[in-house]
Amino acid sequence: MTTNDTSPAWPDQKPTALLVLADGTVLEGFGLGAEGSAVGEVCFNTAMTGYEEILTDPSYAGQLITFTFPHIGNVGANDEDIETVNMAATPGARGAILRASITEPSNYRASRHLDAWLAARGIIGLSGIDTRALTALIREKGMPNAVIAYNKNGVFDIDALKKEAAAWPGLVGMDLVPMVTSAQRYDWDETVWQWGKGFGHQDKPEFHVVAVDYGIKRNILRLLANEGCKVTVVTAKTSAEDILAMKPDGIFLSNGPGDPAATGEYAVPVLKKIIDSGVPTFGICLGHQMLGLAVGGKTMKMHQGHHGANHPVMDLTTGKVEITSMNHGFAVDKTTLPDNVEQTHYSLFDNSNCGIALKDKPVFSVQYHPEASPGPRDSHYLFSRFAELMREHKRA
Ligand SMILES: NC(=O)CC[C@H](N)C(=O)O
Repeated sequence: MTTNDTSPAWPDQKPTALLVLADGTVLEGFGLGAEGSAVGEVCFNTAMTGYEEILTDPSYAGQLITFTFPHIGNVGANDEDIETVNMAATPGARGAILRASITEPSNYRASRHLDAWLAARGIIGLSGIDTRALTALIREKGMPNAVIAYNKNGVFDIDALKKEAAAWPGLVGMDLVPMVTSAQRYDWDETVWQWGKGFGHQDKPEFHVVAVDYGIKRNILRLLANEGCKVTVVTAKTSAEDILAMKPDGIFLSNGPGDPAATGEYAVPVLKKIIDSGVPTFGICLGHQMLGLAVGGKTMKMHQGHHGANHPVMDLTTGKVEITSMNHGFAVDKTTLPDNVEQTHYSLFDNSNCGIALKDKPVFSVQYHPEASPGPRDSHYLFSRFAELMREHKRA
């Protein structure tokens, strides 16, 4: 295998890694990163940049990511683009499935080869896969459960791997938030990265926001800090009473992994009280889905999900289209939303729900990732909308 090889496994090269699908299909390639095996749901991500942010987004816990962009790893990895806050927890994705093997990193910010970076984070990589065929399969049949396995000597018990893939129960009904939420409360004041300056700090906060951590990303916290927030991040199972006792100007509900309906079992009763309190509240992705459940709506599993950085969304409040970053395999079923909730955003790819707002409370949420990281910045305005709601609420 040469470093710029873009072909799937050659017949004369022994595969050192496998992807074994629950239906028994075995895809062979070359191992990268950590040796071992991991089980999860295979999804495809179409973003052309930002593999490090994608791989460290805690919302991907329980998933193996196929990158449709063929050259992953070319710009190496660094310590600044990690999105996971809780480093002690199992990081986001469990596996990375690539077309080409990784070239030597070529970027001034690179501090590590992606191969070594994956190994250090315990993520199993597999290159040499026909990712177009795998993506076509996902589009046709939906996201399969699978085991990714890497052994330097190419020794595998394929029957055992097939059994493990088939036995994994899948993401439906799975609450993965306890795996990724922070172990304790902490404060955040770091602002976004700027060219030549790095990260900054919010020294004169206008608002105090309590963020419920279901698997939060760093760039969400940074954008909140940029809007004038001092953020207190609390663990996923914090009670409404404890949150409201902090007298926050606003409450933020984060993204996160797994099935919203499963997490909703403990989150929904908390969110109902938060909604009733009248404190301005903003939710992203899993936070959006749980808000949907808390107002009486339902969530459903999607066929292939939305994972990428080019998803067009209509903002019905302005009539503008924004290009968004997305990562979700579940969605709020808009037909189940009650009359006091309006749909504010929808996907121009498949009309699925992408945003809601309560008509009688300062509460809103979006299904996509306005913080990007990676992706376009079209949706940063939502953080300003949240700040404006808090400003109005404070004035009143
Ligand atoms: N990014 C997220 O918060 C993902 C939410 C949820 N786990 C889903 O897959 O739909």
